[in-house]
Amino acid sequence: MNTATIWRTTLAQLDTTPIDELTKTWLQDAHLVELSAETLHDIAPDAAEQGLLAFTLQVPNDLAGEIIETRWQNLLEDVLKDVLGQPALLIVRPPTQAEPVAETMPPMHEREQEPQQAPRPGHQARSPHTNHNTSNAYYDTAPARPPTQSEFSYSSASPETLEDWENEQRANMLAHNRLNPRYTFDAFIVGNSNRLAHAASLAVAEAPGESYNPLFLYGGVGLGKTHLLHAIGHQGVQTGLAVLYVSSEQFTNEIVNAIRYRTTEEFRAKYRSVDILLVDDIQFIAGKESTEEEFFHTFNSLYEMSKQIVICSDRPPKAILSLEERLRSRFEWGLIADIQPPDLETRMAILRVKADLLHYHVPDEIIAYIASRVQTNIRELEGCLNRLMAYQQLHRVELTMDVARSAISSLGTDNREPTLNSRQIAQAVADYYHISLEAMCGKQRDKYIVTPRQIAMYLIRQETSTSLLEIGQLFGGRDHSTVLHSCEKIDRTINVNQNLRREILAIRDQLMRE
Ligand SMILES: Nc1ncnc2c1ncn2[C@@H]1O[C@H](COP(=O)(O)OP(=O)(O)OP(=O)(O)O)[C@@H](O)[C@H]1O
Repeated sequence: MNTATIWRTTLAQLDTTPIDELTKTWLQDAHLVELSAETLHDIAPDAAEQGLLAFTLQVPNDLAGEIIETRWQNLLEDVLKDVLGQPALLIVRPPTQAEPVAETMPPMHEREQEPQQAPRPGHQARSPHTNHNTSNAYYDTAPARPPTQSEFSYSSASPETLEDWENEQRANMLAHNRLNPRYTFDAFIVGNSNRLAHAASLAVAEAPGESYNPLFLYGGVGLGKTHLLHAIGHQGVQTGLAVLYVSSEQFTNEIVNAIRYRTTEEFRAKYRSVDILLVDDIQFIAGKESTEEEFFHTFNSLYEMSKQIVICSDRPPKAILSLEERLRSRFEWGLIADIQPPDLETRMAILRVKADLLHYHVPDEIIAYIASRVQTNIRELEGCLNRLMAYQQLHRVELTMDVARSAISSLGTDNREPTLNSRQIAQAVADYYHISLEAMCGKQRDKYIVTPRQIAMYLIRQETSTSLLEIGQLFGGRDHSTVLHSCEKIDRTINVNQNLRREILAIRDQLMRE
């Protein structure tokens, strides 16, 4: 493998690591250069015995060098080790440091007595395998080379100090908080079934950390828990607070990665710097020891700083079996509010709002008809409306009660046996786009495969109760955040792209006929 391939493979593996986006961009622009055997021997005389491979990583600017060296070097060496199958030593080299000139220098062990230049502030010398202290002094003596074009373009867009970078991380967290723009308080219909949960969420959004902490919301599938969580988040963002929305699956993955790549410091720093932490589906952390442990400490730190924590679950804390007692009792410290299935009136109000948002005129009697057929799950209620719209548009008929009846009865309702499964949907999408199911569920990243794959994920999410994790598994072991991203992307795109909307309607229609 040449160094370009090694680096490309390494970058591909970084997708699942906790490295922040800006650093990833720097790494995309970095170049890996293998160190000559002589140079390596000078730096680490026993390298050959250890089977150590060594590289310099030329990074685009000094701050990138500082951050990558102090925060991510261990992780990069670990990933390189995975890629190469043998231990790797990485020397991070910003533009102000030049190529190693070991051949012209005395061996390291002879130079150890020489006075070394003081390291730059924040430049902690470290080394899992050898003495990096020496390597820094080593480069600092060498002349600087002029920056390349990409370094020039980077320096204007990049933060200049570590503090700038940390502020940027916080700003990034605000910008990429994954809040669904449709899930606001304004779009949430209040009825008897969710009044307490709504009021508590509003109170928390208006005075985070002050009224109910933690706020624990629970209720059945598709009843609006996530919607309320996001609504709190939106309000926090509007007042300039750092909001982090995370599913417990995502939290678990992050902690697993942090342990694996020895980046628990970064993990903690991230979670402890938020003003509002929103955690969805907490029931999934039960029984996962390290995750529970880390969540316990995160919880305590935020709580002590009076930062707001909001947690959702499909059941109350007491019913989450195998949850550690100390967590359960903490979840009960604040307010626990349940959400019940909506009554007929609320279901009708929800349908009316959703139809208006779609600019779809639905007569009241049809709204009442759908609301009476779908009684528990609001996601299903929305699905029914969407499918009715698809049916009507595809058949090009006027929306009458008879049409609604035949559309809904051909779809079935809450009481039916589930007729569609993930595989059927995936197959229908693959057939529609004339690609193979294997390719769509595989690793290929060509656009003609990626878009159908995202559509399939979106439809499975809409039409079945398959979890993000399960959908990810169906599509080649992708993680839940990739699935979520895909669903959100399609959700956004169909609002602006008529063609895509039509294609999805056609696939739905095909599925209904099956
Ligand atoms: N009261 C409501 N008003 C308007 N829309 C609602 C309401 N409750 C739920 N919805 C809508 O129903 C859909 C499902 O809601 P949401 O995803 O919040 O449910 P959930 O309780 O988190 O479900 P799950 O347990 O499956 O994650 C969303 O599109 C949401 O906007």
